[in-house]
Amino acid sequence: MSDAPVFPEGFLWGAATAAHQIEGSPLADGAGPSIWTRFAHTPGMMLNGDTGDVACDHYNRWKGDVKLMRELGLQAYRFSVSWSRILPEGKGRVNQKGLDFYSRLVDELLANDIEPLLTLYHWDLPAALDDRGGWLNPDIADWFADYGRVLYRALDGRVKKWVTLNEPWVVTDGGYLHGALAPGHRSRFEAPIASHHLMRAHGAAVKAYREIGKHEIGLVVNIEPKYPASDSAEDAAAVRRAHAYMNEQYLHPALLGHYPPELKEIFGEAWPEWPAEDYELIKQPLDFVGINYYTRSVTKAATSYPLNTGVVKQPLGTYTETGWEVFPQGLTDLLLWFKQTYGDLPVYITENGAAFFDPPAASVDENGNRRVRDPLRMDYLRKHLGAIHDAIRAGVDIRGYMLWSLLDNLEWSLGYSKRFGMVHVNYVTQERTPKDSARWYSEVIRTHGRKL
Ligand SMILES: N#[N+]C[C@@H]1[C@@H](O)[C@H](O)[C@@H](O)[C@@H]2O[C@H]12
Repeated sequence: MSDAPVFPEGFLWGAATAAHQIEGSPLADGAGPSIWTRFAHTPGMMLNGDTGDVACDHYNRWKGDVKLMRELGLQAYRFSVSWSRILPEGKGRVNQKGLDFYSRLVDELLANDIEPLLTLYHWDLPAALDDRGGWLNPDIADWFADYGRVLYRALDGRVKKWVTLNEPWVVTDGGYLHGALAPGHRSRFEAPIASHHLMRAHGAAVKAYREIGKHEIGLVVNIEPKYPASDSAEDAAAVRRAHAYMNEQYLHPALLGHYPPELKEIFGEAWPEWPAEDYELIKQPLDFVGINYYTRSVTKAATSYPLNTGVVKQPLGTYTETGWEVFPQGLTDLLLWFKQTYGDLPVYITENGAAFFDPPAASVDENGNRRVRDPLRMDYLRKHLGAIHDAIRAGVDIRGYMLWSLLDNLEWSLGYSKRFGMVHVNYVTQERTPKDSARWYSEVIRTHGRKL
């Protein structure tokens, strides 16, 4: 019997992107600014002063990009909608041209047998709502649900897999606690409030979907296994704090209806007591959870704000351009933890990938086609698909894999310095060149994972 991996029938092979990272033209056709439009034009916030003003120019090149997805054999495409293209003021008036862009994109995907997975929120909050407090204003749950309703009514049926939020942990840790991401706040009092309001908004959007939609909706989280640096009690406690803060802070309320107790320990006086009805709103039944996996953390007790933990670099480890250790076993461990903790809810790997230095697309192959050799990325992807297969064999209900990312793109405040794409983008000419990893992934899809 072949020992080639066997992925479940119907396992969905795709790739992922996000609006602000690839579209460009942030203010075209009546769109309103987002917090990332503002953040990128605030001096000093973005590496090299990069902005999302052009990005991959996907707003104009979307048809060619769908053609490229078809050529690569993608079965699904996870993308996000820019809230302020749809509602330029964040609420109220609908910008039909913005809605038309996404409607055309969805139709083109379907015409090419590619299933759309739509993320409502991938970090680009309308600036007009930030002016009203943004994720610090409790009213945002209603604003977000109303935004979802506009899209549900316009696209549900053509879109059958919806995601409310992408990585709420990054939104709050980066945007409200440490300030490295938009809107650039640095407050241990704001972070828990933003977190909670994100989850209330998630619950309200799911509830709204159940009134309008007829298909599936879920939540996407970035989670990362924490391993103790030693067998000391201090490191074990540090792991407990880090795990609760990153891995349980959103999944617990969404799936279990309460926060892990460590959060009050971590935030102390800055941790509010929330009313019981909030937890009822947040804990709406989901059809799936999306897990974004990149790396692990070997964790120790340390003096840090606010976790008092530190990450121990592994001397024999392999690291990506973003300084993340390549550790595929962590994905298997994490998926087994998810099943053990939350049960048999279906899971999609909604992001997995790596930034490595890719040589410029200067070389050509024997047929004269431009070629980008990216062996490290291929090795990363192959090993992580193997780790997913191990989890599937151990009984985890994994329904699909969305490679991050389809295209090299704007890596938020790191600008264009990190390339995650399986397709190289020349940001001057906007030429797309499938890397070796894209060619390899096409074969993986064609053989349904048997040829890893
Ligand atoms: N960094 N990094 C790559 C990738 C980022 O580009 C995505 O927007 C996020 O959803 C998630 O953080 C992962």
